[in-house]
Amino acid sequence: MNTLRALIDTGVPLVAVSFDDRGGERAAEEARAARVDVAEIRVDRFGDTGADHVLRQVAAFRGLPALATIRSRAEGGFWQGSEQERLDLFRALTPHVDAVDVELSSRAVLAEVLATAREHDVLSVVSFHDFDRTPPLDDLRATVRDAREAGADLVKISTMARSRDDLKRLATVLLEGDDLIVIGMGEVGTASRIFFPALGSKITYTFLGAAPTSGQLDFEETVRLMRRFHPDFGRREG
Ligand SMILES: O=C1C[C@@](O)(C(=O)O)C[C@@H](O)[C@@H]1O
Repeated sequence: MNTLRALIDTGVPLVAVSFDDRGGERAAEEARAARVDVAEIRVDRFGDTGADHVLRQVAAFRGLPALATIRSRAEGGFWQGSEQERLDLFRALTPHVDAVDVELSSRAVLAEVLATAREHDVLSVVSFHDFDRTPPLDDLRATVRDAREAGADLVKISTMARSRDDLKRLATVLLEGDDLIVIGMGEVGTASRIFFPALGSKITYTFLGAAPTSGQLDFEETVRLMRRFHPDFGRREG
């Protein structure tokens, strides 16, 4: 059984930490010592995206559930190669991770990435990001529907929250569905990183050391607040 799927099925929200390839074995060791729930491997942030190098980095995180992300530039990532190269990398990586994250907008590769994930019992996260704004509710609903129709195990919505109304729209989509990860980015969105898990959002993203993306709290503070506000999370930690 896929480790990450089993963890998600417990219903307790998980804390993910994102990594590039700068820390190598040392970062992986730190992640294991800190007992992070999920290591998000941001392959698009790697200095070297050759398959051998990428697989070595993934192997360093053995023992931790790994989520591989190769974020497109269209959705705020740093991937420089072609879509065919991205697909080839997803195919090489998928057998070695617990989950993959691919954008709904990556239509040229989406179906193949999801088929490869299914073939290897790997969880699929189909994501949508908007770094400028939070779209209207009906657009968010359509995104969730389209991602489900594409075959997502989990649908992730991460948008810039600039007002209470933005947060309310994000909370509304979250309450309407299951198997969602919903994040409000930016200063106004920070509260969502702790409180949306209470409404069912499956994973919250954080960082160890490296600079955060918009509005993230660091790992230690996230864990402290998760223990404070999510009794199950605290109990699971022993
Ligand atoms: O999409 C997400 C969410 C995120 O952008 C955040 O704001 O927490 C961090 C990314 O690493 C991850 O892939």
